[in-house]
This record gives sequence, structure tokens and C-alpha cells, in this order.
Amino acid sequence: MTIYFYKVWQPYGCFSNFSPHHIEIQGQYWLTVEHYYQAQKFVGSVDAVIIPMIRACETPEEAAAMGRCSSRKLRPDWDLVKTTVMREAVLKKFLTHADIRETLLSTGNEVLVENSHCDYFWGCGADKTGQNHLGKILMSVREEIRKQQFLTAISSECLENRG
Ligand SMILES: Nc1nc(O)c(N)c(N[C@@H]2O[C@H](COP(=O)(O)O)[C@@H](O)[C@H]2O)n1
Repeated sequence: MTIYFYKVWQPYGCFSNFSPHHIEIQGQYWLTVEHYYQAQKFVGSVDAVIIPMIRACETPEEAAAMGRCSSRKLRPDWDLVKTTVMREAVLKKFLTHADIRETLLSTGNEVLVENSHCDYFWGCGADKTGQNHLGKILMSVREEIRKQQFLTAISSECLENRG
């Protein structure tokens, strides 16, 4: 069964980048993944001055509005790096917060889809033909966390057996 998510207050809302789960990357605190993601659009750009403003936004909606402002100049490599940037932030979120990590793991091998009607890149779009990159990232993060947990369990068992 496919699991659809989108708004924070809907089922599986913790999978949204707008969910109220902070992350810390390179010693900097970000209120949500969305704050971090929107700010990264301007790293090294002539409009980098906006980064601290995005970081200071009180809500992810404000951060998204600021990051989507079409008069600002995005970093030139943004299209090349944006999925890597997003994966790093989403992985950090689920490594930081144990409760939502359990929610993610509880989805087993189900397909996860961001049910955004307007976003055909991160979500599935109105007609479900979108690329669903956020759902794909969540599934790959789920797999990575599972592997990490397996390796940790194996190595502690080995240590116990060595006495
Ligand atoms: N408008 C909106 N509301 C939400 O609640 C959402 N979860 C999203 N989707 C997210 O928007 C981000 C993409 O932003 P850009 O179009 O690249 O500026 C990404 O985090 C989606 O997951 N949108």
C-alpha cells in the first residue's frame, strides 16, 4: 500500500519538510528541513545575504516564500546539487529525532509519496506522474537507517560474545 503524505497535520505529516523538527548541520541550527533547503539555494550566490534571513524565519512557510522569491539569484549549480542537499537534511532529521525515526521505520517497504498537487519534482503532482524525489529520498534514508541499526546490533553482539 502506498503511503501518501503532504501537510504536517495530515497522516505521516512528520515526513513533510515543513514538520517542526530541527536539524543541526555544520554547527548551525535550522528550525526545519525546509529552512535549511531554501537557504542552500543561495550558498555562493550574489544573493547569499538572504541566508541568515531565511534561517531566522519563524515558520517553514515564510522560509519557503523567501527562498522562492523569483527576483533573487540562485546558486548556479542548484539543479545539480538540490537532491543531495535535501537528502543530507532529511537524513539528519531522522537521525536526530527518535520518535519520527520509528514512524519512518514502521512503514516497512511501503512506497512513500509526497502528495503535492503542484510539485512534479519533489512530489507526485496532480496526476500522480511526478518524480516524487522527496518520497524516494525518504525511502533511501529509511534503508540507510535500517542498515546502520543492523550493523550496530551485529557489532554489539560480537563484543558481547568476546566477553
Ligand atoms: N507549499 C508547500 N507546502 C508544504 O506543506 C509542502 N510540504 C511543500 N513541499 C515542499 O516544498 C519544497 C520545494 O520547494 P521549491 O519548490 O524547490 O522551492 C520541498 O521541501 C517540498 O517537499 N510545499
